[in-house]
Amino acid sequence: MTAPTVIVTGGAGFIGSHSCKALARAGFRPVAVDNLSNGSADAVRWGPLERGSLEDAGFLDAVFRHYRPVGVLHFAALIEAGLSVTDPGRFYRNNVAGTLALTAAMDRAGVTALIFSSTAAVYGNAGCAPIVETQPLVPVNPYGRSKLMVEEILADLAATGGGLRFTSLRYFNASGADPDGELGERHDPETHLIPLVLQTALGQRPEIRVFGTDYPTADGTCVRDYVHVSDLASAHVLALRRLLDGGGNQRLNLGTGQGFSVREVIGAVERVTGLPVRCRDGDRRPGDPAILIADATAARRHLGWTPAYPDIEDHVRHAAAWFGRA
Ligand SMILES: NC(=O)c1ccc[n+]([C@@H]2O[C@H](COP(=O)([O-])OP(=O)(O)OC[C@H]3O[C@@H](n4cnc5c(N)ncnc54)[C@H](O)[C@@H]3O)[C@@H](O)[C@H]2O)c1
Ligand SMILES: O=c1ccn([C@@H]2O[C@H](COP(=O)(O)OP(=O)(O)O[C@H]3O[C@H](CO)[C@H](O)[C@H](O)[C@H]3O)[C@@H](O)[C@H]2O)c(=O)[nH]1
Repeated sequence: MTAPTVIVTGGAGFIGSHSCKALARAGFRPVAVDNLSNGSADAVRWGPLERGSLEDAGFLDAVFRHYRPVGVLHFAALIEAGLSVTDPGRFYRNNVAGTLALTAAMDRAGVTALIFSSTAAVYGNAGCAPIVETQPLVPVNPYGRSKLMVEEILADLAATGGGLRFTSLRYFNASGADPDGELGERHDPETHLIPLVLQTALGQRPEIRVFGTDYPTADGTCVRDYVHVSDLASAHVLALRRLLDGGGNQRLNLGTGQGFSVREVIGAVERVTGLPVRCRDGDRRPGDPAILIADATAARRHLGWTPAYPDIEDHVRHAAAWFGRA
């Protein structure tokens, strides 16, 4: 029997490439659809790469016609919150209009199962922790709003009864790297904390700036819930299987339920690498909530998902192995 094909938009990116590996291991054939605006062709190793943009309807139709997928994992998006403030039009075109083009192509091809990459950014400055899915959705930048808009659009499309079924997975802070060392994080420019701290420890950057030391947290720095990229990938396989088995529409948090401050992350990097990290205390970064920690009880219950790598030192170890070699 041939493996069922799954379209993975953004399959050349960080989380998408890890998810292609997880899909292949689970018996699916992943087809990465990526315009390589922020991805790497050599991260696509578990199936073909179809290079093109979501906005290109002819391209998408040809891909769906050729591969006849059973479902779609939709990672492709612009992801830098800061850039979304200075160029919101580009974010809405890419993330919202791009998704509408994708769902239209799915509709034309008769493909109904969609797993969407949402984010904790849909909660904005959440007043409490841990965050449950029913918390108010008040994103504070165009990036978060673009993701919330897509969540609402998917719910509206599904409500027509036209066939679309979706799971929106709200990831907290994706981190780590493939434990086998085959894949890792390669954003350019890199804005995420763990890779920046590691690159500092490894002498690839002069210092790490701590964005704010006066937050209402134990050590004054922001607290985040770091979820391992391979755990995100396995959640996607579980969510896809659930939809293919006839499961209903859902919006689920993905996080470990544990929070680590910026200083704790720096400490973990120093412990794991045995190298000192040069830090400089700086001002708050606009739009950063003090604390974001997930309540992922619903993902546990509905998907049977349990993070295999809850320990932040594993995230750092896997990412360090990747950056030591990348
Ligand atoms: N990294 C995180 O911490 C995090 C947290 C929450 C949510 N997310 C979401 O997860 C998804 C994946 O994030 P990532 O960190 O892997 O990002 P990434 O930039 O590594 O991957 C995104 C991929 O999508 C591609 N892409 C972008 N726009 C496209 C388009 N219009 N057509 C075709 N390809 C396009 C890029 O080339 C890139 O390879 C994104 O939707 C992001 O918003 C990420
Ligand atoms: O050089 C740096 C970089 C980051 N930070 C701090 O480290 C924490 C984590 O920052 P990241 O940039 O790594 O991640 P964010 O929490 O800003 O955002 C990530 O998680 C969000 C959801 O929680 C969104 O999905 C977003 O796309 C994704 O990048 C923040 O408090 C930030 O202020 C620093 O102190 N110095």
